[in-house]
Amino acid sequence: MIQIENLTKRYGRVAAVDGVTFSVPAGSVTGFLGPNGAGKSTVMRMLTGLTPPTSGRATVLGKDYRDLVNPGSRVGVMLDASAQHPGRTGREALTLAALTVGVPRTRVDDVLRLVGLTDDEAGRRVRTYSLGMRQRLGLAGAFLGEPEVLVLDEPANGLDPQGIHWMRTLLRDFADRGGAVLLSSHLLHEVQAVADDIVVIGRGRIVAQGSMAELVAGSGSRARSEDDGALAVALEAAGHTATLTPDGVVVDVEPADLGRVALAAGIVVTDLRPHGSQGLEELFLRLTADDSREVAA
Ligand SMILES: Nc1ncnc2c1ncn2[C@@H]1O[C@H](COP(=O)(O)OP(=O)(O)OP(=O)(O)O)[C@@H](O)[C@H]1O
Repeated sequence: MIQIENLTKRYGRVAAVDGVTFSVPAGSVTGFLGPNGAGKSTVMRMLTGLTPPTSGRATVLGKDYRDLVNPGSRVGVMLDASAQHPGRTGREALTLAALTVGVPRTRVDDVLRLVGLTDDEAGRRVRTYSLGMRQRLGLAGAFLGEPEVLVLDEPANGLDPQGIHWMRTLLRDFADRGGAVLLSSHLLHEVQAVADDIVVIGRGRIVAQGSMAELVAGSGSRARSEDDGALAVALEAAGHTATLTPDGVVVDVEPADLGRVALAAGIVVTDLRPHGSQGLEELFLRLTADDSREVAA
């Protein structure tokens, strides 16, 4: 659904984006991560035809974004939520967009409901909106044309915790129905919760890409149970190396395998989780350590 091939953007002598290649297939959410200034927005701007690449190509649904017929009905884009006209009401902004994209006006009410903006809020001028309300309006605009692809730059920025949870469900549901989502975010826990794949860039170059499961996978599990001693014995008897710790039994197999052994032994497990897995945050900090502004500090 999205193909980025050897994409490069130079500003003078600086390569803001340098030979970036990745794709986003149907039915998946790809988290696009990188420190400030890494080049995420520049890639998204090139993908949506707002900035011409110096070299390489970015296509959506097999075409350059600019060559799509009525792109608003196929690709939902939110790059800068503050880019709305401040003097218009939220409803006016969406109604104009509905006319441009060619969807019925009733769609405006549908998307307002979808993003949780009330009638009263929709009737207010955008200049009076909070950051989170602008973000919701931007998302409403992205969903307006019932697109197949979503390109969202920092969509969770400014959303309250309920809003973040809601957005995660919305994007997951969109992808599960066959859509493709490219999502940049600095909220790593959110990305970890929703993304199937991740692409990490630092100083314009890709430093890691792959499935979330592969990149943050763990090799073992930890469990607490009503009888940790008996659980350790059962795991050893099943041929695994189990260690009894104050935090439970640690073993070098996947949680599901540990659960099966406990089930077979009739031991009630009260807590079961991956052990030794690096979280996305740890991975991100390690991969982008050289690019971090905090290194000197
Ligand atoms: N129009 C421009 N002219 C010159 N340099 C630019 C321009 N647009 C972006 N850059 C530079 O390109 C680099 C990448 O910027 P970009 O906005 O893509 O980063 P980002 O990963 O989206 O960062 P953030 O997380 O802070 O949003 C930065 O060094 C930025 O200063």
